[in-house]
Formats: sequence, structure tokens, C-alpha cells
Amino acid sequence: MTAPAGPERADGVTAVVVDIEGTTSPTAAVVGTLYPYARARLAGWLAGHPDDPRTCRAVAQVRELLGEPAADLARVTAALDDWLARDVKAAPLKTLQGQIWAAGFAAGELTGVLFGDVAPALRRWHAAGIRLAVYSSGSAVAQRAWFGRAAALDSAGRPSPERPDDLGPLLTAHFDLDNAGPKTAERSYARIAAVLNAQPGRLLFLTDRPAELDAARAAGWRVVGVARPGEPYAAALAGYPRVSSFADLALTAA
Ligand SMILES: CSCCC(=O)C(=O)COP(=O)(O)O
Ligand SMILES: [Mg+2]
Repeated sequence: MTAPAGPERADGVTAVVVDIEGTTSPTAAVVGTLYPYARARLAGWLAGHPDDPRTCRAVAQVRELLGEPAADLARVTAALDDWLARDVKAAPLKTLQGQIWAAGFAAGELTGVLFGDVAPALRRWHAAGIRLAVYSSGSAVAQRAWFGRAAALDSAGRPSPERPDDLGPLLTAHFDLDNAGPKTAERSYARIAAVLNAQPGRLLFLTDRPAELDAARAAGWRVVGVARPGEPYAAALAGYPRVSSFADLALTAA
């Protein structure tokens, strides 16, 4: 029989680094809302931002990943559409999605969604003197927009978009595929520890995916899996220290 999740305790923590999809936020809010929003606007974004440096760099990265330096915009768009459909966590796709979403957030068309226990826990840990950061496949630009206008789910699982919170001031750093590297690579966590100027053993990573927990642990980090009922990886976390809610995680600062 599988042991129940949590509670978990960690003392002497310098910083908590949180994943987004499946951890702070429902997978459905990302895959069911953000992805279609980006898919519908991708071709228009590429055509409409021919001189934007971030867009140009992402297009160049797509050509590089394809091994097709002369790929035209139609070919680039088709590749991005294919990656989006298969949820390939490719850095240029995440960059472009992030730009499109950030515009959607700025226009008031999108709202971040957080499980109800997330904002209270982040506030508690922050007040206790623990630094907070995000490490997601979603770009840093998307992360800032998401946490800058975030609606908590109520007990019935409904977001309250009329009262979105700005949690940005709680977060000291945003890590993504571009500035840290793949989430399943040990070296990415070593890089983040260096940027945070923290000992790996004082860093705690919270995520829903076993392969990410393994990579962080290999880099010397402390890890706790977040096994939220109904999320795709919840059952796969059975062998890890884990909680089903941030409310079940007691932390003290270093
Ligand atoms: C608002 S960030 C969008 C999240 C995203 O695009 C994604 O791929 C989520 O992956 P995560 O690493 O947070 O599980
Ligand atoms: Mg995740």
C-alpha cells in the first residue's frame, strides 16, 4: 500500500523554488487555457514582430533545432505548432508562448490560476525570511505575468478572477529553460544555486514531476514532490517525500 502524502518539514531553508504546472497551478489552466491562446496567435505574432529581438532569437533557435538554417516563417510556424501540440518543452516555443501570454495578461484577457493553498504558504514562508523563486518550463516573462495577476481557486475549484493577486513582490528570481536549462538536468540546479548564491543543501525544490525531483536531488538540493489529486504525475510520486498541498509543508529559514 502507498503511504499517504505529507505532512513534510524542512528546517534551515534559504530559498524555496517552485514549479508552476501541477505544483502551484492546475495543469488544466496551462494546457487547457494558455496553450490554445498561444496556438491561435502564434502565426500572427511571428508575422507581426519581425524586428523584435526576442522573437528573432527564438526564430533563429527554431531553425537551429530543426537543422534548417533557411527555413521560412511558414516552416518555422509549422514546427512550433507541432511542438505545441505535443507539449515539447523547447526553449524557443516557451519564449514565444511567454511573449504572447504576457500580451494577453496585459490586455486583461488572461489570469494566472493558483491552488488555494499557494498564496498563503508563499506569504508565510516569505514572512519567515525564506527567499522564493520560480523554476518552470514557462518563460520568465510568462512567470512574471502569471504571478502578477493570479487568481486563487476556491474550495469548489473555481478561480476568483475578479480579485487577482500580485504575488510578484514575493518572488526574488525567475528561472526558465533559457536562463537555467532543462529541468531534468542536474547542471540546471547547480546553475540556479550559483545565481541564488546559496548552498544546494539549503535549497528546497517543489515540483510535480519525478524526473525533476531526481535532477534537483542529484545536485544536492532538498526536494518535496507535490502530489495534487487529479494531476497527471501524482501517483508517480509515491516513492518521494511529498505533500498534496503547500499547507502540509512546514518550513523554517536558515
Ligand atoms: C505561466 S507559465 C506556463 C507554464 C508552461 O508553459 C509550462 O510548460 C509549465 O511547465 P512547468 O515546468 O511549470 O511544469
Ligand atoms: Mg510541473
